[in-house]
Amino acid sequence: MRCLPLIDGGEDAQKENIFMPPLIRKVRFHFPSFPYKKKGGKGKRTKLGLRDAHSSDETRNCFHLTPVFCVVVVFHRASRDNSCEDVKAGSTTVKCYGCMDLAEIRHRCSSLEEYVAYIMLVPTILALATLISADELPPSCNRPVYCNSDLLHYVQTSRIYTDSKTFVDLHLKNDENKTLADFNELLEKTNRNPSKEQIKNFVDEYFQSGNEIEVWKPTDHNDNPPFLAEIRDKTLRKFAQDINSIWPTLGRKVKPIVFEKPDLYSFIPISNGFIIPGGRFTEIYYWDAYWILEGLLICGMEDTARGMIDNLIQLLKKLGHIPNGSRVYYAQRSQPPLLTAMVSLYVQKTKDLAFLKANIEALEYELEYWLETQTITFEKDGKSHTLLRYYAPSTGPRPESYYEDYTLAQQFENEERQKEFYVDIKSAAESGWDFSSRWFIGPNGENTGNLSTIHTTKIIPVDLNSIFANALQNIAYFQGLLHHGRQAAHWAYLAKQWRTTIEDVLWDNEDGIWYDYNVESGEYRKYFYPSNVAPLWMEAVDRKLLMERAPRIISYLRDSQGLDFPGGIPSSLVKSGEQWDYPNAWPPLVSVTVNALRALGTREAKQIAFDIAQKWVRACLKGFTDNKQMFEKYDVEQPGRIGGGGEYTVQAGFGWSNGVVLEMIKNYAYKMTASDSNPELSDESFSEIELSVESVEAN
Ligand SMILES: OC[C@H]1O[C@H](O[C@H]2O[C@H](CO)[C@@H](O)[C@H](O)[C@H]2O)[C@H](O)[C@@H](O)[C@@H]1O
Repeated sequence: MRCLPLIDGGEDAQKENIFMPPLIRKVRFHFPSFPYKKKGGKGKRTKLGLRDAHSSDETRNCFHLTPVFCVVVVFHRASRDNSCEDVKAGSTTVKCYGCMDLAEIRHRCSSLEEYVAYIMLVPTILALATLISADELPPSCNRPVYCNSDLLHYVQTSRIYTDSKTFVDLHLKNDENKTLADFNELLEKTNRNPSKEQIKNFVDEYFQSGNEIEVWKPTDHNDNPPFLAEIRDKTLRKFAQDINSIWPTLGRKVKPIVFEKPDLYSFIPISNGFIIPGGRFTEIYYWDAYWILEGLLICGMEDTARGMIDNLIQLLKKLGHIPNGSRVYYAQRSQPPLLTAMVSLYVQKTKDLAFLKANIEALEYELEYWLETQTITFEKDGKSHTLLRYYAPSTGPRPESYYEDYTLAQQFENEERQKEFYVDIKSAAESGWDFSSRWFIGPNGENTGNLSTIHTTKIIPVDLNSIFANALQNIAYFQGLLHHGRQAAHWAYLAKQWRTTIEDVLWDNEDGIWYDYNVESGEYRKYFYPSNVAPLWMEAVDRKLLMERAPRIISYLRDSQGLDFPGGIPSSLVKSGEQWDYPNAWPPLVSVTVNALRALGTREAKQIAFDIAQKWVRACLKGFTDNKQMFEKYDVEQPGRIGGGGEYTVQAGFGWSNGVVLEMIKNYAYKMTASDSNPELSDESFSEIELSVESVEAN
């Protein structure tokens, strides 16, 4: 359920506004330094140790409102992962209309009686809410077997599986309550000390693997998509064709049994076929979907692309936000909010305005979610600013990496610090960069620590805010396309505000680049990360500024040493052993760098972009030739060598790797080659295309 943000005019205006149709009622966000000091609650100032910053929970406009609204908010938080299912009140089931605010509920209720019946639930909610101590965070999901139980703890710490994700991907053979009760019996019988073998026997008896998804061949897959004909270099044409042929091996569909008995599964059912990343990642992943979608659209798989977006929107409607992936244990965190960017890619390619019209409210809804839950307001240069950060508050270790998080947390002296660590770990997972020195803050602010110094929630990330600025701008544009002038103006205003704040807070005029910002120390994080150029990639910078800044940005990149490696662009220059650090190069980050430079648009920037792209495609081709597989990450030190580090073994497949290679081959179809001495270059039929494209680029 979504709280109603404050509208100018205070509480009375707020009440009147309840009955406005949702498309007319539009959130007008204020970014005040609201002096609300709530005792306890997630993100409270003392807990995070922030001096001048306060979290969106404190600034959240709902707290200006009547207690009823506050209760609604608390209820929303307490059941964030399951708030959209129908609510049972005694013997009556009251329809909950997919995490909506009161205005939307009123709008959808068929009668005033139905609305009143719904609202009558509030006292029950109030009672529930008071039971939830302000200091308590929700569990990772509301399914104890998967997120919060002795069973989970004992199984995961017994290490009966080497990969912690294996257990939480199993499905139950029996009802969850019976499973938990029977496990408690085992605990009692064994004096709470069951042997590894007893635990293994229990899991074998009560759980099963598989049976939730099946291989799905996308109906729009074409072995020979037209774009292949544009590729000048024969080896690259063959490479692109091979990659296109991987899509069907990564296609999956949820089996009907999961829809019938969702309580037995950790998989959250989605109705369309989808492309998985690959390997151990057999779900749909939020940010992976962006680069997968790019690849699908290049291969002409528009129906599959639309199905992927629709699946994400189904998850959004079910949970109130898009989870990290389609598993219950990912429910309390999201990933970089690229949904509107995906819709933009899809609509540009297909001109499918009907799809846009049908989903525009959902897109707005997602942005409101981020605004309501992830903003942080802080002072910089005597001015108050509000931006987004990654923030995934819930209790305990990540269920899919329970052993890893739990073991690390034991080093902390007290429970408070452990709780904080778990939130920072999950917030890093929300960023997609799990894990990286990007989130480490050592005693002197440095990024050279390890996971025990992770403080994700204190860092304002350049990429997140650029993605968000772009999303705001996209929605404004979409609303314009749909002739909703008022909404378009509203989102355009916010977009402008976001871009200005990115300028004020994240642009470092001294170094001529954007940096993440540490809100606690009030300092830039002056380290090389490909995310530093994300404002260019996401077109979150005014064109005029770009031209002015281009030479400095290029100098920064050249001097950074980030461009100096034969196998791609490293995630960082810090060798931390974590997978989003040196020497790993991740396809999405290489794509961000290339597209940032393309957007910068000078001849020099475009040349560097091409060089990086060609180097990358050649590296992936080498890896593919050697291993007959594509991998999630590679090693910058040696082209095509598979990446490593982190907490699980490198995975093959691989959704975004395929998407990024296709994007690059397609963008440079006329001039990229598989090697410097490529005889295919003499292919006469392409000389005309090359000349015309080059002259367009030069201008
Ligand atoms: O199981 C550990 C972590 O695995 C995922 O993260 C990695 O794979 C994802 C899928 O390709 C990708 O989106 C993410 O950027 C990778 O770091 C998962 O997303 C994490 O939440 C999880 O803890």
